[in-house]
Amino acid sequence: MPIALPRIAEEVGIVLSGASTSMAPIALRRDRELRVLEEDLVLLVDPRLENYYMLGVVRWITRYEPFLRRSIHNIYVEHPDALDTEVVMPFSNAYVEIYAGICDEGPVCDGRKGLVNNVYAPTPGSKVFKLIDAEPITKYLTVSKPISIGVHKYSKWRLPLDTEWLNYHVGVFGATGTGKSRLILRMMNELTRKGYNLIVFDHSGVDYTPFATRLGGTVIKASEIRIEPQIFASILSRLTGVQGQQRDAIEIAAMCYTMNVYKSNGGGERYNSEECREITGQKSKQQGLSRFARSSEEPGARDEFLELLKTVALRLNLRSTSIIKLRLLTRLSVPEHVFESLKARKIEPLEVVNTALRERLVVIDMSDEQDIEVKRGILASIASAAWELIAERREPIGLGLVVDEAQNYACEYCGEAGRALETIAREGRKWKYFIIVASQRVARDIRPGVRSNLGTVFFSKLQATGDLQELAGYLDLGRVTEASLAMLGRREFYVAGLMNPLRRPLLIHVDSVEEG
Ligand SMILES: Nc1ncnc2c1ncn2[C@@H]1O[C@H](COP(=O)(O)OP(=O)(O)OP(=O)(O)O)[C@@H](O)[C@H]1O
Repeated sequence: MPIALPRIAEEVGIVLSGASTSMAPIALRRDRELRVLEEDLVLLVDPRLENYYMLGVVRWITRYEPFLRRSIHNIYVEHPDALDTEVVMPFSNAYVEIYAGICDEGPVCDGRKGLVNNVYAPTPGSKVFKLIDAEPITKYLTVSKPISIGVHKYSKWRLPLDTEWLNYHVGVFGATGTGKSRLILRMMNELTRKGYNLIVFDHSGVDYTPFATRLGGTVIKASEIRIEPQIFASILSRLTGVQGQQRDAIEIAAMCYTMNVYKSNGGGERYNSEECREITGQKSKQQGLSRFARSSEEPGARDEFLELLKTVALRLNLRSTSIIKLRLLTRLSVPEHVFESLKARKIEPLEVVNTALRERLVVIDMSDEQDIEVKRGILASIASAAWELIAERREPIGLGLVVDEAQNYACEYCGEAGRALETIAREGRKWKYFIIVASQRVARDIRPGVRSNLGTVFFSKLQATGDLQELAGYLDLGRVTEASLAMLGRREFYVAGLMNPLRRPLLIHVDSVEEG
């Protein structure tokens, strides 16, 4: 049955000469030209293609006038009041970027129905209809487990997003205040309702934690989560910046120290290590290491570590002056609380993952964690615990890590966290293990291994020039330009990539997500 055009659209113009399968120049009707805006959704109806429509988006509206030409000076420039408005004959042309063909059981589609790649260039003279209510288009789409987070800005079409493609990861980019966090909150709500499990890393504790209860989520304080010993070791070597044997000493001491602290505060056998006993000696086992379990009121966790470091460094035959330097460096570059806080960490990363799988949503409040390296360590520990679970189960887990302020975690120099996110971005899809990252900038904030693996991107006004070109390197951004972005307001995002069934950027207005 043909689309009931008069009910859902209004005729606004015709296709001009020079149209191709992807782009059609159009002329707008004088009486409707002000009603047509860039980003409007339109249907092109070619009389030669029965029950076939071309769906597209209006771009580059240009106003013309035959007399007031750009290259010719005229007297009205000096005397604009003398210009008789009756004499002026403005008209408007535009382009329609054709996104898809809509088959409605017509002969050109062999009776099939649905959205197809458009292979026809519209015949000049074809009518152009602006969609006022694009909802009927939905029935031509094939979308599995659809979610929706907003409507097309002008036609109010509730664009269904295909969650099957979530496993190819999502990026949300926009300058500060554009509404990235609210967009993600809206998506979180939809995804958890569709059965996906999410762990959200709330960098500042204000963007997601206040909404967690409403979304049926559990909040866990980052300061209670254990950092994997090997990740803690990497944190210390990054903080001290040492290399070679000195780095070995720091890392061995850090791993053994962490394991002993965890063993004494309920971690159990998992943190028993023959190797640590060997390198630190029997004496340390009996006297030294047991001291690391002292209650958190007692000061001196760093001193305990420094003592252990000395023992390890001696075993590695470091010179006494090198050992002094190493200890001094550690004292000066690693704050006391980094060691002290280990004692309060009683929640295993695996427990966090299991809670998310059981309860759908866990928000990790990172605000009480002072050190960025430690925050990164927590993310990396949780990311690796999920891999452990995958290795054990050998089946998809349907888990997403949501990382806002991703410049702190997914950047080139973000250490273990950056590497962990990149591994998920590269290899997570077959295990339904995905990431949703948000940041103000693309190229500077997100390492290439992560950003080039984002299957779907929401983007608004961008902070850095060049980021649009960067995105265009991985995604089909059609003819969206920096000028298109400049017109966007708060809550307005283009959605491009795999989750968008049109696979071409469409401008959506994100649903309202209010506090309280
Ligand atoms: N979908 C929405 N519903 C209701 N209010 C919104 C929505 N999106 C944005 N806002 C308003 O805009 C403000 C900024 O939104 P948000 O914090 O999501 O922006 P952001 O892009 O994450 O900013 P930043 O990068 O600074 O964290 C919100 O405090 C809220 O008032």
